[in-house]
Amino acid sequence: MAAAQILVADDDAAIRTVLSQALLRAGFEVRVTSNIATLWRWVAGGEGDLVITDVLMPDGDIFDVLPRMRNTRPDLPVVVMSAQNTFMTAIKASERGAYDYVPKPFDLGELVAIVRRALAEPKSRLRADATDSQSEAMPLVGRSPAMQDIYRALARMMQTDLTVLITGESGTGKELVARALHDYGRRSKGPFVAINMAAIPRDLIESELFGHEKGAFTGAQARASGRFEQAEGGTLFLDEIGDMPMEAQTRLLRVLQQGEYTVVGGRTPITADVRIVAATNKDLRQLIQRGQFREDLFYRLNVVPLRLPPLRERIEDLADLTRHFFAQVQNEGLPRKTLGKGALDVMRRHSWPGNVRELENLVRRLSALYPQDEITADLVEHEISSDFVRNTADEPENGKAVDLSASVERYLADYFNSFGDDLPPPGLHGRILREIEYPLIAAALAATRGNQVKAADLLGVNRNTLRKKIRDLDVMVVRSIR
Ligand SMILES: Nc1ncnc2c1ncn2[C@@H]1O[C@H](COP(=O)(O)OP(=O)(O)OP(=O)(O)O)[C@@H](O)[C@H]1O
Repeated sequence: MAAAQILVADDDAAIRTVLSQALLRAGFEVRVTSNIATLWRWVAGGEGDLVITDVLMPDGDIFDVLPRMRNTRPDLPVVVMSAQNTFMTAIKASERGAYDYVPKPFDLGELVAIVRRALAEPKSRLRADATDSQSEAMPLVGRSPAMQDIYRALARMMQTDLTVLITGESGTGKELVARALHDYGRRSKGPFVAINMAAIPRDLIESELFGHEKGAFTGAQARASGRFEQAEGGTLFLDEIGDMPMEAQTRLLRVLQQGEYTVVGGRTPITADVRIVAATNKDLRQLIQRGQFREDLFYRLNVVPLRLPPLRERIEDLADLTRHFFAQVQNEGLPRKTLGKGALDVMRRHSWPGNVRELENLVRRLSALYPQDEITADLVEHEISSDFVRNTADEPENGKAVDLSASVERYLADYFNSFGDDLPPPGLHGRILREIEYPLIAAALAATRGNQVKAADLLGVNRNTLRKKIRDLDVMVVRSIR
C-alpha cells in the first residue's frame, strides 16, 4: 500500500522542517506549505490523506477555512496546532471539525501517534457532524500546560454524553468546567441543572433529585418534580457528590445502570435523558474505604475523570486570571486599577488554599476597598495576610492544635450520623486506627527527614515494626539530606 500523504501548513520554517523529518522517518509522504491558500488548493484538489496545520498564517486563520474543508473532504482528518493555547482554541478546533488539537510546543512522538490514530480511524467516525456554535466568550482562563490538558479533554468530550467526574480542591473551577461542558456541548439547548449535595438536608435529597408523589411522606402535599425531570434533555450537575447519602447513591446507581428512575412514592419507571456531570473535593476512594461511598457508583461516575489542579500547581496562570478578574469587576462598575511593581510576585509566593475563588475575592476586595488607582505590592501583602487571619480566626483555639480525643469524638459523631439509622460497615476499630496511624507515622518520618532509625526511636517502636507499618499503610518515605 502506498504511504499516506501528510499535508503540513505552518509559516514557521523550523516547524515545517522538524515535522516533515519526523513524518518521513515514520514512513509517511510529506508536502509542506507556509500558507492557507496552497493548503486549500491541495485539499480541494483531492490531495493528501491528513492535514497538520497551524492556526494563524500570513494569509488567514485556519478556523475560517476548516468548515469549508470539512464540507469538501469530510473524510480528511485535520490536526490543528497552536501556540495560543486557550480554552477557545481547543473548543473552536473541536467545533469546526478538527480531528485533534495539539498545543505548541508539542512532543513529536505524540504528534506522530495522533497521525497514526487518525489515519486508522473508520471514515464514518471522521464524518460525524460538528456543531457550529460560534460563541467567542472565554469561560475558562489560563494557559498553563495543566489547563491545556483540561481544554483538550473538554474539547474531546463536548460532542459526547459521557458521564464526567470532576475532582479538585474547593475553588478550582469545577462548576465552571461543568457549565462549559454543557454550554459548548451538544446539549447546550437543553437545561443545565445543578444540585449541591452538601447544601440540602440529607433526608430531602432523594425527593429533590427524583421528585415525589403527593403524600409520599409527611409534608408532601402535592406532587413535585425533581432535578432529573428538570434537567431532561440537558445536563444534571451533581456537586459535592461525596456528601450524597447512601440510599440516594443506590437510587442514582440504578439510574446510571438502567437509564430509568421512579419518583419517591411512585411506581412507574421514567426514562432519564440526562447527562450526568459530578464533582467532588473529597477523595472518593477514601470514602469508599470508609464505607461511605458505593464503589460501583464511583466506577459508573468516573467514566471520564477530570482533575482540576490547584492554583499553586499552575501559578503561571495567575497573571491571566488576575487580569481577567480586574476586567470583570470593572465591567460591573468598580473603578479601574493597575497592579504596581512586585504585586504579582507577592501573589505568586502565596499558596492560594482557596484557589481561584480566593484570587477572585482578593481582586474584588482590592478593587472595592482601596481608593488608589495603583495596587501596590504592600497592599496585596496586607490583604492576603489579613484574609489569612480572618480565616484562621474561626478555627478552634485560633489555629492552635486541637485536642486529639475531642477531634476523634467529633469525627466519629459525624461519621455515625452519615449512616442515619443504620450502622457503619463492620471493621470500624481497624479502620479508625489506620486513619490515626497513617498521619502519625508520616509526621514522625517527616520530622526525622525520612530517617527510619530516628523515626522508630521517636515513636518508641521497634524498627521492624515501623518498617511493617510503612508497608502496610503505604506511607511514602521521602529522605532529604539537609
Ligand atoms: N479557569 C478559570 N477561569 C476563570 N474563572 C475561574 C476559573 N476557575 C475558577 N474560576 C472562578 O472561580 C470561582 C470558583 O469556581 P467554581 O465555583 O467553579 O469552583 P469549584 O471548584 O466548583 O468550588 P467548590 O468546590 O467550592 O464548589 C468562580 O467564580 C469561577 O468563575
